[in-house]
Amino acid sequence: MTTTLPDGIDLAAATDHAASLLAALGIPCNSESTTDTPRRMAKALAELTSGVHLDPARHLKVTFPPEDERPGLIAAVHVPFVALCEHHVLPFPGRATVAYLPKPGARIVGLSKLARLAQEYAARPQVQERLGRQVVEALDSHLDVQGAACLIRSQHACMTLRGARAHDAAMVTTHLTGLLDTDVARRAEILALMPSPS
Ligand SMILES: Nc1nc2c(ncn2[C@@H]2O[C@H](COP(=O)(O)OP(=O)(O)OP(=O)(O)O)[C@@H](O)[C@H]2O)c(=O)[nH]1
Ligand SMILES: [Zn+2]
Repeated sequence: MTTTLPDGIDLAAATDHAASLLAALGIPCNSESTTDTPRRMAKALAELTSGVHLDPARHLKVTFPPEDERPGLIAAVHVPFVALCEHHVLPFPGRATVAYLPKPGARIVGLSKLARLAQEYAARPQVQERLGRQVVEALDSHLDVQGAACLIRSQHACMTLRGARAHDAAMVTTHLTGLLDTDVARRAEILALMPSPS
């Protein structure tokens, strides 16, 4: 399957560097099935970091009038994402809850945009804390909200598959703003939506 890579990516140079990295690690790439491995590796990394070249908040530009004057909490729960840990360049796949509480009468966005927002911020070299913060900052600054939230549960390969080898350990982070942070009932409502272990 062909993948369109963003402008500004030099796949040929990335392929050469991937070949050098594998060679320096003593990993041969001279069999029929591995000769193309450096190019595949470069392409896969480019795909997993494609969000570097995008502005995820653009997904919040198309808005609709609400059905109800006070729609209450709107949330996309269990949104799957894959990010690359910026320390080790290893994946941390996970699930996110992306939510906002519109002001009365405020315009809202399509549900899929909440998923796209999180997935595109994830498609960068990341740390989980920054990912959650970027999502809530985008919601806060582009929508008319009383509060925003991003709850993330993720398993970091750098901690589960190597290093500490804490196999089933997960990282859980919460980013809450406005009433979702300060109002006791709203806070309980949103925290109940933390993604559960898959
Ligand atoms: N807070 C936070 N830490 C992360 C995240 N991703 C990776 N890390 C941690 O970043 C740290 C990097 O620490 P270093 O000591 O430089 O790396 P290291 O020698 O490979 O450490 P070990 O993983 O303990 O073997 C590790 O503790 C990782 O678990 C993240 O999203 N958030
Ligand atoms: Zn890491």
